Amino acid sequence: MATSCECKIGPSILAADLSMLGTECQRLMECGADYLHLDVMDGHFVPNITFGHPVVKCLRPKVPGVFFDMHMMVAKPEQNLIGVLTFLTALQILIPTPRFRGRLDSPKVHWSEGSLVRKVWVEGMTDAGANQFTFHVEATDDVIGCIRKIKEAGMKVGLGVKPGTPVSALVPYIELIDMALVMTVEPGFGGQKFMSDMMPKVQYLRQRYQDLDIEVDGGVGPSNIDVVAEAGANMIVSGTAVTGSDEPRAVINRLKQSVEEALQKARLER
Ligand SMILES: O=C(CO)[C@H](O)[C@H](O)COP(=O)(O)O
Repeated sequence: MATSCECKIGPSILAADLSMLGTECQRLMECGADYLHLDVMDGHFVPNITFGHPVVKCLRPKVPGVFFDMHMMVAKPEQNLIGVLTFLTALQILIPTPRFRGRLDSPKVHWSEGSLVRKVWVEGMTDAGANQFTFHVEATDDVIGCIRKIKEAGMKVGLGVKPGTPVSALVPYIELIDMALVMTVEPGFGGQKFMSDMMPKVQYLRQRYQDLDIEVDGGVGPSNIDVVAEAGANMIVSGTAVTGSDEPRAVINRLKQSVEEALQKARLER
């Protein structure tokens, strides 16, 4: 399981007090987090809803410089309506009726440098200050188009698989992405039980892609971090175990220690 990757602990804010998201994120960073894993759910790809780019935009100045890994649990992450709106813009120029203007002035539509842009997932997140856009291979028929769009927007690309999806679904895209995400719960909710039978997916990836960032997400905490680390994951998402603890710093340290030891062992074996 040789690798030159670095250990990074990214608490999920899903189980935090979302009414105080800024303060919670600051607290997690002060406790030793390396990045923040922000769970975006749309009620379609998963049966739950959290928040979108307007919240991320407000959060950005509260934790400047912190790496935001946006876990986009959304259907059609590549979706935007710019093409449709360009057409509407042309029509609006031709037919500037008050009714038409009313539609174009709806809060869902933003005027930008004279052209209409409806900010949907990728554009919205990059504008909000996100650093990485992690989406699911199951969520789109156009994985490559989505990867291209994320890169053009200036963000890193993460690509994930749900528990029921074979890890081979990631293989055609590995050279195009920055991080592979292996879910160890069914996405949608925090506080679920860790699925240890997902570890062969992590081992498979690490054996073949030594320098790939591999993130594991779902039910991870001190009780199972050793198997996650030994399998070869170097980016660890942990929600309930960190935010629900009276000692979040100690939990983060414990996760870090396990992953760093496994990485060190792997480097010596290299
Ligand atoms: O993506 C997620 C759920 O879909 C969360 O990031 C994940 O579940 C982390 O929370 P916990 O550690 O409590 O399981």
